[in-house]
Amino acid sequence: MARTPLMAGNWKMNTDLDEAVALAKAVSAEADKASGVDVAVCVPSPFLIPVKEALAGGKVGLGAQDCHWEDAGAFTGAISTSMIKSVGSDYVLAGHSERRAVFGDSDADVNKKVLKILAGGLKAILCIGELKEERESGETFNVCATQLSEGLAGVDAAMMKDIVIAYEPVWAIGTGLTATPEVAQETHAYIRSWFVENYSQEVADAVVIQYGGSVNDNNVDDLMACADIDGALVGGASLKADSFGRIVNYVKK
Ligand SMILES: O=C[C@H](O)COP(=O)(O)O
Repeated sequence: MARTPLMAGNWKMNTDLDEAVALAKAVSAEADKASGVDVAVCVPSPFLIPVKEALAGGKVGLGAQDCHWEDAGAFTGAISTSMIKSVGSDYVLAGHSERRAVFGDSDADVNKKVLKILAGGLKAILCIGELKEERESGETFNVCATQLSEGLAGVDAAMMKDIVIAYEPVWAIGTGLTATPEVAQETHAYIRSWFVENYSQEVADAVVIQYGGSVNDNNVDDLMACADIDGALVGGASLKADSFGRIVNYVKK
């Protein structure tokens, strides 16, 4: 089944207002040159509205980097899915490894966020991936299976159309240590097989599974040549319009 790849930039806690608007405009221009690929940027919360305005008329989707699972209330610093939706966003990241490691997001927390994102009419990009020591001890598939089963609890097959999976080996994030295409493909194939077992062949064939971890303009073509890699979640290289533009306009092999 043909899946449309998703190239998503995760700007993390970077850019100021002027930089965010300029980068969004540049990404939009790059995306206009691309075909057969979806593009999105997940931006710092204060810049959701100006970036939305900068993207107007183009085809780049807008995403937030996190959300709370409650609608409203005494949760200082948090933002709700209704807020995110109300400013015209399409996506929300859930379970990014930095949220898990720095802010203590558990799989149960991630699951509550995923369910809230879907209930709010948004698409969830569920991030999963193993630590270096977990890979070294042969736990990669088990870690991914646990993060999938717990993160997707209560998500039925019909809801899967609004889920994107981002496989990001934690040891490859921001380190320059990209997984080789072979290593990435092996885990992506495992993840797709997990969906066959736990959902259906139809769901497995349709689900977009991005790779993330030091994706750049030099390695994107080889990664995208892998059968089960359906795009990328890009950190550092998404902050440079020329690099992210090259990623969006990857060369199909
Ligand atoms: O969300 C993006 C990932 O954390 C990858 O970041 P990176 O491309 O800087 O390694």
